[in-house]
Amino acid sequence: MSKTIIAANRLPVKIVNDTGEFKLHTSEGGLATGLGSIYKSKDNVWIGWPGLEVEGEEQQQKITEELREQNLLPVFLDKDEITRFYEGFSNEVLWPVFHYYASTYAHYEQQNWECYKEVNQKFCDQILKIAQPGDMVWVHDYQLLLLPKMIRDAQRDISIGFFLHIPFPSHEMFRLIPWRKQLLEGMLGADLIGFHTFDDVRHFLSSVTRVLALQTSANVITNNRRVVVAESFPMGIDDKKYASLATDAAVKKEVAAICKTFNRQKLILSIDRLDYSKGILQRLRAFEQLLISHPELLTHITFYMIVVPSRDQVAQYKELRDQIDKKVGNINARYRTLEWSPIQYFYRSFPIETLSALYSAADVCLVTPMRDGMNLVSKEYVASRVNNDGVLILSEMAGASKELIDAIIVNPNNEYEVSEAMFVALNMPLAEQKRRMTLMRNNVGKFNIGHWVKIFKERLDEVKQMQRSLLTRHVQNGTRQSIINRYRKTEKRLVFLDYDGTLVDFAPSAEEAKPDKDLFDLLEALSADEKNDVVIISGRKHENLEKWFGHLPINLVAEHGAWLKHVGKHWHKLGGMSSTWKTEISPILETFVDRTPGTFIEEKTFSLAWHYRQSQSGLGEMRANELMNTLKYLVADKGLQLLPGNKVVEVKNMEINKGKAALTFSENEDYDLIIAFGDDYTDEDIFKSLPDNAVTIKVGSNISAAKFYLHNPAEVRGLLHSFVV
Ligand SMILES: O=P(O)(O)OC[C@H]1O[C@H](O[C@H]2O[C@H](CO)[C@@H](O)[C@H](O)[C@H]2O)[C@H](O)[C@@H](O)[C@@H]1O
Ligand SMILES: O=c1ccn([C@@H]2O[C@H](COP(=O)(O)OP(=O)(O)O)[C@@H](O)[C@H]2O)c(=O)[nH]1
Ligand SMILES: [Mg+2]
Repeated sequence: MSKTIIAANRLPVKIVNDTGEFKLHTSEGGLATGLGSIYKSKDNVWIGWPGLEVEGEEQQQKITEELREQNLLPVFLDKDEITRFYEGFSNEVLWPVFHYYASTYAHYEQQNWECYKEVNQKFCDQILKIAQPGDMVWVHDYQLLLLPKMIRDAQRDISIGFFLHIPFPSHEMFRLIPWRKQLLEGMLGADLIGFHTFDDVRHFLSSVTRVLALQTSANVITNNRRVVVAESFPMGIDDKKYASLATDAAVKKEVAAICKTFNRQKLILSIDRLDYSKGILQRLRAFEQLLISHPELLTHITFYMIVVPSRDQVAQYKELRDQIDKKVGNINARYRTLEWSPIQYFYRSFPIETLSALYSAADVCLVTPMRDGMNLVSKEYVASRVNNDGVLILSEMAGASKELIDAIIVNPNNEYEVSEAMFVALNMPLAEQKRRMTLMRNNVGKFNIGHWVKIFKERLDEVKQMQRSLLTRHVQNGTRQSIINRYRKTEKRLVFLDYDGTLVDFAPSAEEAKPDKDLFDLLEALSADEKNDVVIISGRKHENLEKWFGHLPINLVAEHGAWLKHVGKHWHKLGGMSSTWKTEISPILETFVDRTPGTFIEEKTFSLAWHYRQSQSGLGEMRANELMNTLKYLVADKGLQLLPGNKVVEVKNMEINKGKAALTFSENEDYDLIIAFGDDYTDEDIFKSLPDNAVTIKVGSNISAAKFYLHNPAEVRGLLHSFVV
């Protein structure tokens, strides 16, 4: 029976030291609720730090036993680990860099990095004690970025999912970290890597291609021959819990008390952990601006601000707390009256019932982080508004702003804009409030925490299936031997060989990717066997193929089928092809060359190819898409087609493709074995044109119509060599 292991820095319970005695408190956190249905059932386990230092083996043993009953397994951290792993590296490198505060708050210390590795290893050791083949491990968040690879290296058949709860920054930020490579490699140990937003996915993919120079195709990364998928899964909340709390009798009583205290004043609410990423000071300034711009609001509104203590051992957090205290004091001192204070400020946490009462009582919820992975408070406010009224002001830097598009979206750096948003919110007509809130409630209801867990797990299963199918289709051991046996038993064979990416690796320029002695020997041996008809079928120019292979008894197909040369005969080109269109298409391609350094046009008899292998990473792909969009309609009118290849976009006549060319060989004779190798999009036409019993082999890991896979040209040559020994 397979099980699920959840690994997160913290356990879903808090241990508190009650004058020497340790007590367990259940956590109300969103993650704990969402994953509750998983870790509490069967043999499943949640592994994490219990949240405080527990000294002495006896005491640790006692706590471990108590936690075991709740399917929890603790990883104990000592003082030094708390300082270096948790505070020093997680919260003084990863947190600031990932929230775009690298230059202000990041401290890169080698010793802290060493400790980060050690603690990730500690988590790994605990997991390996209990993980069995077939199990799933779901790793959470930035404290455990190295863990997926550590588990992977143990080489057990385990599905590994990873989810990052904070933003993934732009490559320009991420690359500042001295240990950036190891961090990415750590994450890539997972099979599925989840983020809150599509922007996070984009940033991650861009770091993967730039820092590690790995190949990606859309959101699929090929890492050490294993495919890894990166995708966005916006995390939701337990919306029903907040809706039902809002109608709970005790909560309603609290709401009534709050309303009575504040009389007929309008209430603006904000709730955050103490953190510089939350924009608390900027928000206070925006609130002050509101009082300056709209003095008529004095005594008619209250800003109810809850700040929950957090990371108070980290110096920057202590400093921030002092600054907030001071700013609140200043504003209150300046504007208060005998009966009224503009800000009610609380530096502590509250039970969920009180939070719910505040969500219900607040006319406006003000969520203005400078950066936030998601921000659950905004969703909790929406879920609590069972009457569909109330206004949410939401920072565009919060992940939630990608979903809650009917909030008043603000740039938190623009304090004037935020203050005006408050004014608009306080005066918003009820009908408009309801229109917006209904739409947001639909979203929060559909994409709730249960949905999040479900789709992440489903997607991880799909990725595993995809990997298995690639693995079982990879030509090795049994498959390899049966292909070789079939080859040996057959008398009349047709062998199609694509050239670039199949027989030779890609090189910066077409001239450099030339055949070597090993390849010539191989082709000579293959074509010397009279049972074989060998065809090199390429997108290259015929002059090029002639120069390299003209002397061999091999059939040659150039320009994807526009030119053919049968053994012992001359080259001939397909009839009825026009190339007059080139005069119109060429200037368009030229503009792309002018705008994109490192790109060039290759002219062939019946086609034009725009190459971008040597352009800046990412820019070439972007321009290629742009080029295809530009030419889309034009080529259709002219009977042309667009062929996206490996770092190349080619424009050619519609009638030409490698599949048609392949048919002219395969149809003519009665072959008892047809075998074809190809790596590119253009080779798919060959695979599709061949009869069912043909052996078709794709080089690489992209989706293909071929039956089998090989990783690279070296493996292709290896198989061909074993045919001719
Ligand atoms: O059909 P193929 O034999 O695979 O040829 C496809 C194209 O190959 C050449 O371009 C590619 O290989 C170059 C050398 O490694 C590389 O620099 C370029 O980026 C690749 O796209 C050739 O220049 C094209 O004409 C062929 O269509
Ligand atoms: O006194 C409090 C105030 C807030 N919260 C919860 O803390 C979470 C904060 O999550 P969010 O995503 O908004 O910010 P984060 O702290 O994860 O950066 C929310 O679920 C709040 O309900 C809490 O448990 N007690
Ligand atoms: Mg190729």
